[in-house]
Amino acid sequence: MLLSVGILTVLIPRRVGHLVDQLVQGQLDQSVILQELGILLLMGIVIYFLRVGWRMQLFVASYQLGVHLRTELYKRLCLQGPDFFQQQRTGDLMALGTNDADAIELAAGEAMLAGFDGTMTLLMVLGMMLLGVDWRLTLIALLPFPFMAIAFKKITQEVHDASHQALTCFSQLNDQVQESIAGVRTVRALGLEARNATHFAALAEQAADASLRAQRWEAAYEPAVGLALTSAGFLTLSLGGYLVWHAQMSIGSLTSFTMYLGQLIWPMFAAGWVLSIIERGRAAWKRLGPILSLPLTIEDKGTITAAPQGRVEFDGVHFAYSEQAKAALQGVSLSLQQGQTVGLVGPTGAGKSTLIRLLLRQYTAAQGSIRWGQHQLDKYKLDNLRGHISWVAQEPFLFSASVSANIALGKPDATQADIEQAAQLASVHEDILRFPQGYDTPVGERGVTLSGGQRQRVAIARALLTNSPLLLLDDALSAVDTGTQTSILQHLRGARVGRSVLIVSHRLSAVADADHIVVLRDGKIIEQGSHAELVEQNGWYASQWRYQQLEESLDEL
Ligand SMILES: Nc1ncnc2c1ncn2[C@@H]1O[C@H](COP(=O)(O)OP(=O)(O)OP(=O)(O)O)[C@@H](O)[C@H]1O
Repeated sequence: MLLSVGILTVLIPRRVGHLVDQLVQGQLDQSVILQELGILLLMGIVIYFLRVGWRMQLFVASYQLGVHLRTELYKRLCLQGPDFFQQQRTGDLMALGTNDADAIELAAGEAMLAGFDGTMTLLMVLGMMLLGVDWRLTLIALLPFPFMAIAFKKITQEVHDASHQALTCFSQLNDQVQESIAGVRTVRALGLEARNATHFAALAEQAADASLRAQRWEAAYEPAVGLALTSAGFLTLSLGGYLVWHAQMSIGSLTSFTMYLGQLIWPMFAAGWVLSIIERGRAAWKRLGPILSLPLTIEDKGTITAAPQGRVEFDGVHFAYSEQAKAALQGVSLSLQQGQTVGLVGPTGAGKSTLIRLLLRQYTAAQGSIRWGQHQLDKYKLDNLRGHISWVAQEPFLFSASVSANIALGKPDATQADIEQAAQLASVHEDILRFPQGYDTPVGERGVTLSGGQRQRVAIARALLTNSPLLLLDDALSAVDTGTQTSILQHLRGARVGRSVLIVSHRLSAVADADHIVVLRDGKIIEQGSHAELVEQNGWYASQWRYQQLEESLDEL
């Protein structure tokens, strides 16, 4: 289609030139003129339809590219581990999927379209001018264009830099909005609205300045093209007039030539526009490309798809979050027999959550091994491993859906009876029945309409519903009162058939009934044994136990 458009476009001036020459020589009668005009009109109509058809094809492809890029980015983000998200900002990642992907899509659609069209027209028109009309006139007419090319080079570089800056500023703006909205309660509580608004205004100003700078440079394309074309027109008419005057060229040829020069207007203007869109696209790709090719923080090289079962064993595990950071775990060895409940306690920052993160393979231990049954953790396929662990985080995340949907997240085919049974085990059933729409009540974004304790219990119900062989509770009962905690733990004991449970808790009463208790401090195990043994040892556990018992009895007064 592109080729046909190009050929038809350059044929028109040539036909018109012949027509003019025959007219000047008085060789045409009215019927031939009408026939020629009909042919020209037909050529124009064919060009129109070919252009439309070609546009449609290219736009479909560019939209497909946009979908592909967004999907790839989304998939990549889903596979990356916490390390990745610690280094990236949410607003920035969101901007990549919206603004940057749009810029690339535009470069692949509009810019490709106009770029191919313009280049093809330019080459064909130049070929016709050189070979079909007059090479001397062509060379003279082309004299201003090298200057235009030099101007284009400078403008293009500036547009690229300004576009990159504009995209980065937009990302920062996005990030500020995202963070302010997520933390709106804190912002309000601390009376930071005015300060945040000023900061936002400054960022918005910066983004506008960068966009404006890109626009200003883009605007410079037009005068450069205009100047080159006007100069070319002046040179053509001067030399062409001279040649016609000296009978070295026909009026028809000069007419064709000036029509060809007119046909250069579109490719020249398109060049400026295309270059600016391509530079925006390139700047966006420079930001998005590296994120798509960044290696996954956790490689999924495991092949075992059979359900993991048996004892979970940590052996001499060392781990630090970074080379500079102090080790969060130092030579930790512990084992969790199948069906056993192990309590993990210790002061804040001792490494309890880190141990759970290693078990979930969010991070990999630097030294030592972690096995589940016969195999090291990394031998299991990642989704198989995680699919067999139920984890309730310190701060559970609820999605903006109904209570039912949140509980059934890990088991979408669960029946209402299953959901309610899990909610009863998590001691949240009664609370849910009091909600305006019961189990169908929407919980709001991140579960904002629920209390901290209700959120935790919904998350526990979600974990219990999947019936995984390993349950990890990472301080998951911290926001419920001691009475509710006791009843949840009792339900857990009743419902536990062959399921291993690891309970991390600051409240020692949550682990007092565990089969084994491990005390971590500064990444090392300092005490372990049953509750009675630890109380007997009179170490950290015993003193904490006495302190918490005293606190509870004071609370009851
Ligand atoms: N993502 C992280 N990046 C860097 N350091 C971290 C990260 N998460 C935790 N740490 C550090 O690792 C150490 C152990 O943290 P961890 O969260 O495992 O402690 P914890 O025993 O679970 O504490 P808490 O009882 O307060 O939840 C701490 O010194 C903490 O500052």
